[in-house]
Amino acid sequence: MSRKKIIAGNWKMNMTPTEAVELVNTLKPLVANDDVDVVFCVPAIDIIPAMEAAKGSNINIGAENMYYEDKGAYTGEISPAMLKDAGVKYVVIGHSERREYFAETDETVNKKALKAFEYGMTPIICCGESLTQREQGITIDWIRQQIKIAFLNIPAENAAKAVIAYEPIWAIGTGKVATTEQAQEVCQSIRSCIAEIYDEATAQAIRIQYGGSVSAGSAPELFAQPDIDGGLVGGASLKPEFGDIVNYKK
Ligand SMILES: O=C[C@H](O)COP(=O)(O)O
Repeated sequence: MSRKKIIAGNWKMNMTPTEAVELVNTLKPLVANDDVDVVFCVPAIDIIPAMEAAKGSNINIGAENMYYEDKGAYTGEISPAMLKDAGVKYVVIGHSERREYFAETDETVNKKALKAFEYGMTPIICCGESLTQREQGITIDWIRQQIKIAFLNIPAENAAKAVIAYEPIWAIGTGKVATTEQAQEVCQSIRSCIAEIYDEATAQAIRIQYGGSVSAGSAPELFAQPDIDGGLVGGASLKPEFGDIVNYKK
């Protein structure tokens, strides 16, 4: 089955609203490629100006996080309804930085993923092992557990539309990209896990990204792997290099 690639930038805590507009305007012509779904996941305050700046282009503006309740006394949080009303279609859930610095767990990831689907948005569900876990030889077990909990109570028709981002924590922002074999091995095991939870059709439909120091140099080989359907890109998504990553085939 051929799946459309999805290449998403995760801006993290970078870019003021003014800078966001400038960056979207700079990248707009560089990321034009209708063969790929292009998503810029931006800080909440940048969503509306970035959306305006991206009008008429192939860029989808996404969010980096959201809360799992509909509304209420949760000072500082962003609700799914707020994102939906702003026109957001993709939301990153459970990035390792959210897990490390903001106490997110597999359970909150599951709650957020369920909520994203309830509001018609596509979650980009992150998973990944630490260097210690890789050295202990428990990478696949760890990732399978993260996936099984993230997808609890999510029906197959929604799971098929989800995006999973495999991001080894040791490869994030370190310049140490996983080898193509390491990335493919884990992405393949994620697809097998989805097949076990659901069925082969769901496993073949779901899109799995690799993330962790993706660059214009590493993208072509990574994205040519049978179970890697694109990337979640941090640092390089803030630069014109992102255009080369999106156009990795040219
Ligand atoms: O969400 C993106 C990842 O954390 C990867 O970041 P990076 O490309 O800067 O390593």
